[in-house]
Amino acid sequence: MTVPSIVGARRAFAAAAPTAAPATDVVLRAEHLDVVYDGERPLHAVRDVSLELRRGEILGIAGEPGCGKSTLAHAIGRMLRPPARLTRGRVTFHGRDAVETDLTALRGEELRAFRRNRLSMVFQSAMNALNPVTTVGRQFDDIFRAHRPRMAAGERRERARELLAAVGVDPELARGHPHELSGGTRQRVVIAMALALDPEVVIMDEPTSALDVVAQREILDEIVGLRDRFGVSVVLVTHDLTPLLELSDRLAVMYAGRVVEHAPTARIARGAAHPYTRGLLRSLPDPRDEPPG
Ligand SMILES: Nc1ncnc2c1ncn2[C@@H]1O[C@H](COP(=O)(O)OP(=O)(O)OP(=O)(O)O)[C@@H](O)[C@H]1O
Repeated sequence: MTVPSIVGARRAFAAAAPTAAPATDVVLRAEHLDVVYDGERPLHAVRDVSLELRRGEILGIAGEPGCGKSTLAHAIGRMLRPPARLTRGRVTFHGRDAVETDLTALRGEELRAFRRNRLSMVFQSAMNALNPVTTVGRQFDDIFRAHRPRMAAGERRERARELLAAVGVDPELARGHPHELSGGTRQRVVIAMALALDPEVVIMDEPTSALDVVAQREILDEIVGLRDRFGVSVVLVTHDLTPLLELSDRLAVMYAGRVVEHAPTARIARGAAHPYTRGLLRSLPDPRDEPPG
């Protein structure tokens, strides 16, 4: 299978999603989520959050460190681990096949199968997501052998090369081990792996925070292209509002566990409704300013 062209992917996506106009075609809906970290003094990290991710859009989640972005992303992807606990709310997935799934009700193998095939997550540390003792190519091969058992060896190799090329990595690097790659290239490999099984949604939690500023920007720009090519919907969590203002279609701004603003990014950029968002926007450097030094 070849990586579809942007136009091709959009057409395929339009054909595959006949049930609603794109503007209202919600793929993931979170309603009234509450997450508590259990402990001697329980911490209420996410408070009554409702959000929607529309098909083919990039939803940015922004806010200062500790406001609950990561906890929310994990709750949406059903990835919370103790002591974190979803105490209220529901996440519903509306598949391309028009089947609606209540993610909060999935358990065990059903949940694992869902996460393999429909929704994947990318975290900050690429090294944790990669096996250090296995070549990159072998890791792709393992994914396909485990989850696409009908793919022939040649097809698996070709698909891995296509995915690497799609994220801007020289396919020849598939022969190498993760430690031989730069941090930016490793994170690109992780993103390619997250796309390997054609998920409908990818949740990225600070996918570039461990990288230098140039690599961060390059990868964030790449994410827009990937959304277009793969027709995937993306939840992109970052503490840095600047790239989200350019890259995201809609923005959710969090403060102290709550989403205080959730609107199209262009509307927020024109004039935020919430004073906290206005403060965040004012604190951004003005690109017209002279660089320091
Ligand atoms: N394992 C944990 N146990 C207890 N409290 C936690 C745990 N992980 C996070 N928290 C707390 O939950 C709150 C939200 O944290 P979270 O990591 O979701 O915020 P964030 O906005 O993603 O921050 P950052 O940008 O620093 O990653 C914080 O007060 C944090 O201290």
